[in-house]
Amino acid sequence: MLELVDITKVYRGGKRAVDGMTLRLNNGMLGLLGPNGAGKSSLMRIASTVTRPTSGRVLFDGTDVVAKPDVLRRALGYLPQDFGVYPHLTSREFLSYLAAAKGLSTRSARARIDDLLHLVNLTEAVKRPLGKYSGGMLRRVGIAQALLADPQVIIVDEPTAGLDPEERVRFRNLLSDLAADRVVMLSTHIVSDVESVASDIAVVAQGRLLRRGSPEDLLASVEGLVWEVLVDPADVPTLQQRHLVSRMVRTGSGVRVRLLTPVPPYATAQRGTPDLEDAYLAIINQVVGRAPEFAGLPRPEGR
Ligand SMILES: Nc1ncnc2c1ncn2[C@@H]1O[C@H](COP(=O)(O)OP(=O)(O)OP(=O)(O)O)[C@@H](O)[C@H]1O
Repeated sequence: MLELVDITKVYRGGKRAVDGMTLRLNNGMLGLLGPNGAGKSSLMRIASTVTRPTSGRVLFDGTDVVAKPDVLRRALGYLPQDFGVYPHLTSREFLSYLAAAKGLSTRSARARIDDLLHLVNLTEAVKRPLGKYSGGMLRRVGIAQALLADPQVIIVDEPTAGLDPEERVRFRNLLSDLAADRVVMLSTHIVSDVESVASDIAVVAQGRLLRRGSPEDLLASVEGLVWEVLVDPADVPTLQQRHLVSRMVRTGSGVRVRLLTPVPPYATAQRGTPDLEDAYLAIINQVVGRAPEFAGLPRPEGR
């Protein structure tokens, strides 16, 4: 089990990127969902022992890995957001180099690299230098390197950035398979990245954990709050000022606006069926209250 206990990270200059977050992870996938600047990368760097927290504890199977990072590093596959490669190496050369750095024997590394290149669908591109790979292909190399040592804990930071929709789906399915018997932590600001694969979602904003639960739990939190109204385009700015607008579609007869509000603004408003995007927006904008376990924490600024 990986435990992040009351983690705070204050950078030099005073930026409080993570503010007292506690997350306990067992096998399965946790989707860490939050807007840019929420502190996801900071938390993942701390969970990966790349950065030390200002305060708080990181425990892996009970061992304090801030004090003894190697205990986790041996079991960890980490894909950072800003993963870099050597452009002149081929994917096989690059992975061989990383395998050697991780202390894998040449023979076992060779077989493992072949399997991984197949798994991430790069077998046909192995002879090309990485400098000629697309963004999506490089992301897949990043995944392969994270899996080199058959890790028990996989931490991937915004892994679908730069992937096309088909690659996104393939990648989500791959992580979902891996999560069957491993701890997988995936960060993203894209709801659909976690919607279909994470049974456990932590919504974070401004360094704080706002809510954690299954997709069903998050959906239940906005039950009764989603309304749709058809309005004149001229009324849209007022609606946006008064309510949280989840989305808008221009139609021939006006603008269909989806709102997150306890009280519908017009008698003609119709109830909408909540989706996870609604729940996410309502939670980060605090239209819905925090779950009881998070009550008492200060509200994010701005609303
Ligand atoms: N090394 C650093 N020094 C100072 N401030 C930092 C540093 N790294 C991150 N920050 C700041 O901490 C806050 C949280 O950043 P972080 O990258 O952890 O968030 P994030 O949720 O991963 O967002 P993004 O997806 O944009 O990376 C931001 O305001 C960011 O500018």
